Formats: sequence, structure tokens, C-alpha cells
Amino acid sequence: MPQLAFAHSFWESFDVLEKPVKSGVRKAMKKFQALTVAELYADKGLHLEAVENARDARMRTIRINDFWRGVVLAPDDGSDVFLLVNVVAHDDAYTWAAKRLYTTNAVTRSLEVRNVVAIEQLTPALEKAATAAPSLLFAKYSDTVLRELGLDQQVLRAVRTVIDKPQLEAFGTLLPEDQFEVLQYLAEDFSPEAVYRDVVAVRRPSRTASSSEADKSLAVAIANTASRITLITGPDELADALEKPFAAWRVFLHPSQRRVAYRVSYSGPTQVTGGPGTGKTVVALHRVKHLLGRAPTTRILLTTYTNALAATLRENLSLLLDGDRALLDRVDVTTVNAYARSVVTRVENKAPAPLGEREERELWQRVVKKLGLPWTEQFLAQEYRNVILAQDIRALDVYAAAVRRGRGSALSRARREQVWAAVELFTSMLRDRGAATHLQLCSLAADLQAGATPSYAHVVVDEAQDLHPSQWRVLRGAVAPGNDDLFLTGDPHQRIYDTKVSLGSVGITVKGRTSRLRINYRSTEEILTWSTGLLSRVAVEDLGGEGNDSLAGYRSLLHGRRPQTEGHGSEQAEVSALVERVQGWIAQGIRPSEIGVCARFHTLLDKVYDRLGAAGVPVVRVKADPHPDTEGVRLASMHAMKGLEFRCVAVLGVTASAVPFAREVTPAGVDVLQHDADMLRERCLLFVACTRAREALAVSWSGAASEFLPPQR
Ligand SMILES: Nc1ncnc2c1ncn2[C@@H]1O[C@H](COP(=O)(O)OP(=O)(O)OP(=O)(O)O)[C@@H](O)[C@H]1O
Repeated sequence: MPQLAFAHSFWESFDVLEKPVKSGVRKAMKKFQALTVAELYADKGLHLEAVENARDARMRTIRINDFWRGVVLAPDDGSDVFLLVNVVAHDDAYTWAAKRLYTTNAVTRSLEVRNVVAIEQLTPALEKAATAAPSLLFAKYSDTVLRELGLDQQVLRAVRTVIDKPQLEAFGTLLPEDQFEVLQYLAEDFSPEAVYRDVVAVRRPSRTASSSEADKSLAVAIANTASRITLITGPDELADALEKPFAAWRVFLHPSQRRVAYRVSYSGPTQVTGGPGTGKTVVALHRVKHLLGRAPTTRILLTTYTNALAATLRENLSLLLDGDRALLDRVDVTTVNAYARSVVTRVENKAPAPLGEREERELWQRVVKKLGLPWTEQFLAQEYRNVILAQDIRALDVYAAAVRRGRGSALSRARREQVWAAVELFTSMLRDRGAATHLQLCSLAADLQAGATPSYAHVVVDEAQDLHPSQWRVLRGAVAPGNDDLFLTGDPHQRIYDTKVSLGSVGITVKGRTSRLRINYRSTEEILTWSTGLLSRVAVEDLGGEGNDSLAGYRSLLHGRRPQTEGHGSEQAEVSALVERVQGWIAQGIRPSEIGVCARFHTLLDKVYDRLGAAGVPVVRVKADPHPDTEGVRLASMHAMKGLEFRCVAVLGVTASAVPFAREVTPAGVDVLQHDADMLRERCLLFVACTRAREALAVSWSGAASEFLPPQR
């Protein structure tokens, strides 16, 4: 009986197939486990046939259904492993297969694939362009050095034309995998010796396997390619492999990601930034894996912003650690607020009830009224949060002398006394209710932790950009200062809550230990360019509060349609168009759960919910924490889109009166700095919503469009 193996390139195409196509693949695969080679070739339903004009004579296609073909590499050397490499729409399958050539890497002995036709076509033109280039990316490495790392003649010639990293990444999908990876590491300035040790030698079959080294069969090359090919030995294994979600990041990190995640040790807090979709969360997960491996009993706190994101982190960590309970039990995955609450409960046996946003606003309104103050509730709430809690001010005298960073309105001593009285009234009203805001709870937890032995050896923080100083204080107290204490990942361009923080002031100094990720693995370049355009004319403060951050060099390797923007005469018309769009996506084969629809307000989402439901489209709200397998278009507020991703995203209601939301923006006349900060936050919120899209983004409004959108022609 022949054996069956799957290339990872296959999983990437399989993951996005519709259910009936997937079941067609399963059916075809079962034949490979049930029939002999001769029977496979004779099978009428399978249509195992050669590809005309193929550059690799071993290329075959199989029939999945009328529309889809599987591409298979068939052994021609007497060995018996068939490699399923891709599932492609019928017409494209033959062209795709004809251009590919599989070869065995001279050094690693792994099977690699290249788009041989594209490389041949591109190289002469690139060689011409390279003669005029001021410098070439790999000029400092001799042919001998590159050959010793596994580069063959064709790749060597192509590589001599590469000018910079973006060009290398663009070339990447054409090049054989092991050779491309070597080049990526060299481009990140790893020495050839380090690349040989860490990338090449680890793949090389061991000397003791000399019999297989001499054996040049396809089966041996496949066995040598464990990092990219899954060999299936039984029916259970087949079912298991076809059920499990595949994520390339579990296997391959880009060198710039690996360098950060697997650095042996950092001498203190470390910060990783990068635009949306650059793999910050992935890097945080790999860092946890690395830290777990460094000592057998240490405990790690892994935090993020919302419960939903914490649940996803937990799931992905389990996948990364292969479900190893002993390791998983050493990691607490939670939100900072939940962690703070657990500290308070542990020490005091109970914790105040958390106060919701709306209740907090109402309470401030009552304070304003009761004391007859000249400010809005928003002004007071921000003063309390951004000045008093942020600086951990506990006494009027300290407040009276405080520098009110980020606030643009002067407050005299008499005015500050009034604010202080308001804060005292607010906190006493809360105490009477047995309640506290989340930030007060964090502040309390930080106090309670002081002097106690920290619970964790390491704290890893994802979505770090929105944490408030009180939250940083509680995290600072969760781990003793020292090597590998804190590992932070975040993107200042995705700051959607009102926080300004100087990390230094809360005892977290990342100087000399910062890195940036630049390649986006989520969205197409078209979506990225459009979305970053939303922030093109604004300055964004960096994570630590010490300067500005930039998205320079931020790019994607994927391409697709440009985002669609559309204005409507009424909200009703906008929702109708949305229903049609969603139906269109589903008709194209997108599963409802791969579609995200978001808006600034829940009122609009309620209408969408009803209309999609009435049209027979399954729909669920993200805030109901649906299981990933639950069918249904995901509906979420823009805030709740943080950290999520979907193949298709519709951002609705990007209307002048809603984005920015006037109630959330301090009038410039009241406080100009706060006004600017509020406007930036609203703009970033739209940016976050749009950058959740992998393949398709649609942005719509009714009436006048939001001022954040590019002018409509
Ligand atoms: N090296 C990689 N290879 C393949 N896919 C990757 C890689 N790194 C990340 N990804 C994928 O890219 C997507 C974005 O990754 P991730 O969520 O970690 O980015 P992020 O920087 O945390 O994004 P955001 O800031 O927008 O929340 C995910 O689908 C992830 O699986």
C-alpha cells in the first residue's frame, strides 16, 4: 500500500476550503490508504494523471470534485510515498503544478519546492536592474559560503540580484524553502556560522543515518523534511491531521520573530512593537514556551486585554505546547484586571464589585451636580484617571503641585481643591456601594502586593499599548525586577483607550531592549496601505512615553482586492447593502464565522443582527464569547475587534456623526491637548477595526462620511 504525506503548503489551502470540498479531499485521501499504486492509477473517480509540460515529471493531479483538483507529487523511483502539495481550482491547478520543481537540498537533504518558471523569467531583468543598484543585500557573502549553506546554482544567481529585504521577501514565495530561510537569517545579520548551526545543521540528517543519506529516493527526502511535511501512517492519524487547525507560526517563525522570542535571556524588561498582524501575539506565545523550557518549576503570568483574547491565547498556547498539561499548568493566562482582582481576593478574602463604564459616568454626573462643579463628568473622570490615578496621587498637596501631563487646561490651586473634593466624594460613594473601578482595584492590588514575595518568575504582556499606569504597577509587583522579568508586546497605533504612560515612572525600563516587527502576516498589502493611510498625518506616542512611534517599513507579502468604500443615503440602505455583501461573501465560499462585522455603536449592530437573521444568515455576537466552531457571522463593536481577525471584515456606520463620537471627544475649547488625544484615539479605533481583515475589507457610511476617511471622489 502506498503512504501519504502532506506538505504544509497544502494545509494553508485546505484551511480555507468549504466543507464539501474538504470532505472530497478526505474521500480522495482515504483511497491512498486503501488502494495499491496500480489501483490508484486505475481508479476512475480519482483521475490520478500526469500534468502536461510539467517541469517536474512527478507532478500529478487528482480530482476532488468538478471544480477542485489536488496536486500530488508521485514517486518515480520505486519508493511509495505520495505527497499532497496543494488543492487548487480546476483551471489553475495545471498551470500551478506545471511551474513547480521539487528538489533535494544539497546540505539539509530536505525536499524543497520552487517556482522554477518564475525564477527563470525574473532573474535576467533583475540582474539588469541590480547593476545600477547602489548595494546588494548579499554582496558580502561569497558563493562558497552560500553554497555551504545549501544554495544551489539557480538560487545563487537569483540572489545576486536582491537589493533589500522587501525584495527578498517578495521573492520568497518562489524560492526553495530551506534556501529562502537561510537567506532570511543572513538578511537579519545572523552570521553564516550561526545560520549553519541554528538553521542548517539542525535539519541535516544525522551521520548515523548513513544508509538513508545514500538513498536519494523521494521517500527519504520526504522523511528528511519533518518541519514542512507530515507523513501519515494510519487512518486515525489522517482523520486527526485533517481536523486540527493548521497555523504556520507553530512551525516557522520569521527570523526577526525568532530572534526576539528565543533569545536566551534579557537583562530586564523587554518590549516588542510592530503594526497590526506582525505576529506580536505569536511572539509572546513563543516567548512563554522558551521561558517554560528554561527552568522546570517557574510560573509565568501571561496577560492580555480582554477575556475573549485571554481565551484565544490559552487555546493557542495549548496548541504550541502540544497540550502538555505539566507546562500549561505553570502559566496563568488572564487579563490584568482579573489578575488584580485575584490578588485582592487572596489577601482580603473579598474584593469590591467592579463598576461598569456607564455606572461610572452616572456617578461622576451625580458628583458634578451635588457639588455644583463647572466641569462635565467626562472632564472629571479623565482628570481622575489620567492625572490622579496615573500618578498614584494620594493627597491634595501632592495633587496641587502635580504636573498634569497630557492635560491642556490650567487648574489653579482653588480649582484643584474642588477637583479633589469631587474625587473624595466619588470614592466615598463607591465605598458605600462596596464597589470600585477596575483601575482602583489595580491600585489596591499593587499596594497589597508591595513587600510580598512575587508570585511569578516572568510576566508576558500582550496588547500592552492600552494599559494604564495602575495596571502596570500591579504587573510590576507580580515579578521581582531582574533578568527576563517582563516581556511586553504592543502597538501604539492601536491605542484605543485613554492612556498615557511613562513606563520608566512605573519602574519598567526597556531601554536597549526594544525590537520591532515589520512584516504583516494577516492582511493584504492593499488593506494595509489603505488602513495605514488613516493614520498618515498623525503623530503617535511610543509605548513607553518617550518619543513617537512609526510604521516605517511596515509591509505585507499578500495581495488582493483594494478595500471597498461606499456611502449610502440612509442607515437602512447601508444595512441592506451589508446584508447583500455578506451573502455575496458566503456565496464565494467564505464561512459565516470567517466574516466580522463591526460598528461604533451597538444600536447599529442590533439592526444588523436582526436583518442578517431575517435573511437567514447565521449571526452571533462576539461579546457572547462564541466557541470558534460556532457557525455565524461575528458582530462586534469596534472596541471588541481588538486582537481579532477575519477573512472578510465590514466596518459599518463610519459616518461623520459617529466616528469620531462627539460625546467621547473633549471640546478643544475645554482642553486642547485632551481634545487631540481623544481624536487620535477615535482615529486609532477605526484603524484597529480595519486592520482585522485578512482578505477583504468593506467600509461604509450613511449621509456624510467620517472625517477620518480619505476624501471621496
Ligand atoms: N511567522 C508566521 N508565519 C505565518 N503566519 C504568521 C506568522 N506570524 C504571525 N502569523 C499570523 O499572522 C496573524 C497575525 O498574528 P498576530 O495576531 O500574532 O499579530 P499581532 O501583531 O499580535 O496583531 P494585532 O496587533 O493586530 O493584534 C495571525 O493569523 C498569525 O497566525
